[in-house]
Amino acid sequence: MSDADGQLHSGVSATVPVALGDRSYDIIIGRDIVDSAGAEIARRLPGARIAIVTDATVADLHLTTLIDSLDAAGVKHVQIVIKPGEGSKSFATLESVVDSLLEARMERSDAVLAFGGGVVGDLAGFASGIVLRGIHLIQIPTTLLAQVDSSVGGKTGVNTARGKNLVGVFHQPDLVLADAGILDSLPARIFNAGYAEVAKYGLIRDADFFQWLESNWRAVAAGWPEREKAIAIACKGKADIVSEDEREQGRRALLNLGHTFGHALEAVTGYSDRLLHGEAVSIGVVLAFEFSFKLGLCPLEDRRRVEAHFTEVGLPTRIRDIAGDLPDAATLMHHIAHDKKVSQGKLTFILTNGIGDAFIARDIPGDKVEAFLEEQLAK
Ligand SMILES: NC(=O)c1ccc[n+]([C@@H]2O[C@H](COP(=O)([O-])OP(=O)(O)OC[C@H]3O[C@@H](n4cnc5c(N)ncnc54)[C@H](O)[C@@H]3O)[C@@H](O)[C@H]2O)c1
Ligand SMILES: O=C(O)C(=O)C[C@@H](O)[C@H](O)[C@H](O)COP(=O)(O)O
Ligand SMILES: [Zn+2]
Repeated sequence: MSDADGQLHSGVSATVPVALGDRSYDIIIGRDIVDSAGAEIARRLPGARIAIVTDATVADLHLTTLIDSLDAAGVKHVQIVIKPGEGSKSFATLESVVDSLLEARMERSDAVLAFGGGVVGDLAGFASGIVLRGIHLIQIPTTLLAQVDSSVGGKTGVNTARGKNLVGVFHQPDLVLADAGILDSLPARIFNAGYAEVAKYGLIRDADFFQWLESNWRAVAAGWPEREKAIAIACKGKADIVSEDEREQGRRALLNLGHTFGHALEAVTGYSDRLLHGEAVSIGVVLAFEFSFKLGLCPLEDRRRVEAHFTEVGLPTRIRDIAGDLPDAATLMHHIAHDKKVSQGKLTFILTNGIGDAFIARDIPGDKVEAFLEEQLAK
């Protein structure tokens, strides 16, 4: 990171700014970033106490490194450890985290440090946005998904029985530290789930990036320098969109490519290990390409390329890839009707004219979507 002269240490490979006026912040990407996080935090938030929120798996693997770094920099801290998994993105865990923050007597000048995947980031981010009506937030994402997506942009929240992320606040972090090396301890399934969100940026508006991923995904997975490059490109893609449309009044909805179908699939599989968010996105993206193809919008060749790439990487691409029974199309439609992009009762979908050319389609007829889902469920 930076020393007193503002010189970057060798572990940093890229700094991506998120331009949001007085709420602007940096995403610092590199290696061994957790080891020097304490000094960076002390420099940016002098005197702040830190409440680390993490899950039990990340705590076992990496918490000592973070704590050593905070101690070395003289940063005072407490820790709150939650149960791993999507089930923790709940009102019950939120209440317990908020209570722990109050018990620790956190002040407005203090910070929550979300140290984990997207579950920890969304939950701890929400808690930091509502405790004392908002305290500082630092994101140290430890999954690929969290490094390229959930730690950036300020969407926080929890799931409810009625739908995914239906309760939350926009609350931007002060700093994001993405340590590419920490991803080495991820099981392949979880790494891959995050990869779907990486590829999403190429599919939305950067065909060259998708093409680069088709040739370089193995190096990204192996942890070669291509990994930092992919993280930086994805973060830059998200930062640009968030800077333009922080609260999803328009263009930010593009980041929801694959999510309208994906969130419904997560709901009907009970927000569980049966289907990880990134896996739901992978299937949802392929469905969005298929649906766009059927509407005469997207060339067959592009639809095939997307499915072939996700399959090669090891991601599920079809509804039939989900283990166990699924409900009918009408039940999936019921969840789709709760999507946050529904406006005046009309469905909004992110469709595509091809790789790198996604667009927001308003007023998609529900019966067309339901017929499409019936066909997909029958396959
Ligand atoms: N806020 C946003 O903009 C946004 C964007 C995308 C996704 N999300 C949300 O993110 C969540 C999914 O995040 P996720 O895929 O990171 O899941 P996750 O947070 O559940 O992490 C997946 C698993 O990996 C483990 N883990 C984390 N880091 C590890 C490491 N370095 N080594 C070994 N194990 C590690 C965790 O303990 C957990 O069991 C979903 O709830 C999704 O809705 C939010
Ligand atoms: O940051 C965004 O905007 C996104 O849509 C990113 C998505 O990958 C992410 O899953 C997000 O949490 C979905 O948001 P939601 O508003 O559809 O719940
Ligand atoms: Zn997502």
